[in-house]
Formats: sequence, C-alpha cells, structure tokens
Amino acid sequence: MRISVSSDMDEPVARSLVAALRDRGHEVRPHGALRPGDDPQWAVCSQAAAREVADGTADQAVVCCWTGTGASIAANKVPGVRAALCTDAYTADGARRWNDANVLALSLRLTSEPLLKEILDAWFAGAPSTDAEDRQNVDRVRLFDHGNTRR
Ligand SMILES: O=C[C@H](O)[C@H](O)[C@H](O)COP(=O)(O)O
Repeated sequence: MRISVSSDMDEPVARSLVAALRDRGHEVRPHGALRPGDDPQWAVCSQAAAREVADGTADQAVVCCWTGTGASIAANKVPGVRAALCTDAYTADGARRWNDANVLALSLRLTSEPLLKEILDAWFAGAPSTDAEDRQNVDRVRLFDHGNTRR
C-alpha cells in the first residue's frame, strides 16, 4: 500500500513508524519532520498527508503529533478523509471496521513501541464492515464532505 506519513516532530516513535511500515512492505511517503526541508507544522504536514489520500496519491495515511489531536483535526478537514485518533489496538480495529477510517492519527507522547506494533497490526488487519447500518453511517459522513449536514 502507498502510505503517507506525517509528523510535526522528529521523534523516535515516528521513525519507528516509518520503519515498521516499510518492513510490512508499504511504500512510505514522508511529510513534515520526516522529510528534510518540509514544513513541520502539524496543521500543514498532516493536511498534506491526508490530501494525498483524498486525491488518490496514497491509499492511507498515518498522521502524528505530540498528542495526536492537532494532526487528526487537520486531517479531518480534508473532504473524503476519515481520520481516527487511536491510542490502542481495539480503537484501531474499530476505526477500520465501523468507521472505514482511511487515516490513522497517533500521539507521539502516548504511543510506545509495543503499542505502535499492536495498533498497526489491528489497523492493517481490519476491513470495513459490510453491515448495512455501518455503511449508512459512513455514507452519511461522506455527505458531510459535500456540506450536507441535514438530518
Ligand atoms: O495537537 C498538537 C500537537 O500535540 C503538537 O505536536 C504540539 O502542539 C507540539 O507543540 P510544541 O511544538 O510546542 O512542542
């Protein structure tokens, strides 16, 4: 898979993330502090990574900042993106399964090396649910991308 990865900080866990994705056979597209000369502001680099998912340059993205909050907020402003801030494997599994999330947001502060592996295992093992209610919810979220927030 082509995975865009962004981080506003050059932290060891962000480096481990890139290595882990490459070990799993993914093509990594680095942004922010992970790419020399790139803008490392979380609002800028996480949006850039998310935009690559929306325009089809990447299949998925992983966006990181210290808390994961700013990265997830910025990514979710991109139409077509469903970013999920995951602090454990159960949340990552649910994000893929129920929310059809296409961007994983991580906290550099909270994500230890073992937790990173657990989260990535769950994220890549998970497939979107085919349950009708789950699909309706995701379809409803897609409408938000086009400004339709009516009930
Ligand atoms: O949501 C924002 C992120 O947690 C940032 O990584 C955080 O604001 C970084 O702050 P600073 O650059 O002041 O350490």
